[in-house]
Amino acid sequence: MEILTKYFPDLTDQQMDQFGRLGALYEEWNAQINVISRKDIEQLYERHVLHSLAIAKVIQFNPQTTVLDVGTGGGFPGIPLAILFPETSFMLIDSIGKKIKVVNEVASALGLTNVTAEHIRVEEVKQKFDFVVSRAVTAFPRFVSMVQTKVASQSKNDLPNGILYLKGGDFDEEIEPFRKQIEVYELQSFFQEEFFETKRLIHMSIKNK
Ligand SMILES: C[S@@+](CC[C@H](N)C(=O)[O-])C[C@H]1O[C@@H](n2cnc3c(N)ncnc32)[C@H](O)[C@@H]1O
Repeated sequence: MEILTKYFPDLTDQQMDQFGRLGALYEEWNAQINVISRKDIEQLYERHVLHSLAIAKVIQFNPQTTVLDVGTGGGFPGIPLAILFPETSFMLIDSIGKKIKVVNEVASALGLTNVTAEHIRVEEVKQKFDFVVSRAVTAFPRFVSMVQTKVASQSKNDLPNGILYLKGGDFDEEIEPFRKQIEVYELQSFFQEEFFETKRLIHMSIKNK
């Protein structure tokens, strides 16, 4: 937990309580339905929770903003963001039903009223959202083609509506065709831990009619 308060010192008591309970909840659910690797569960707060919250270092979602988390797995980045932004609505989806079961159990145990989770492929989603967030689902060009029609036109935030994609490794070639439409943030400029040295966040603005 100290790793969170180090970078997010203004958490409310409710947020402290909710973040504090995440560790035990994921241990409990991961023992039944494996959604996080053993190695990673030991470093849940750094590698999953703080990594998800990198998005909050580039945008503070305004109330009533709508966010779709595509391929959320066990709930990342959606669950930590929903705790941090209780007035923003999050829809978390995954094509694997057992992962959505874990997300629903965790969200309900935490009393998160701003989260809905659905077992659905993104290609089948009909609604539009201000932002589509995601981590580690597929190559960036494929991701863009999967989600670009899901972005709503009217912007309610300082950053234009679009995609916020968390990605690690070398993906310079993948993003080359999008250079003019994207901003790439190095997570090591927000967080000092070694884990973040190779991690980046891509914001791509999308203007749908
Ligand atoms: C590597 S996991 C990442 C999970 C989570 N975002 C995280 O970072 O911990 C990728 C997830 O994307 C889901 N996924 C892949 N293609 C999808 C699609 N078309 N629609 C919805 N979910 C999808 C998979 O089922 C899987 O749970």
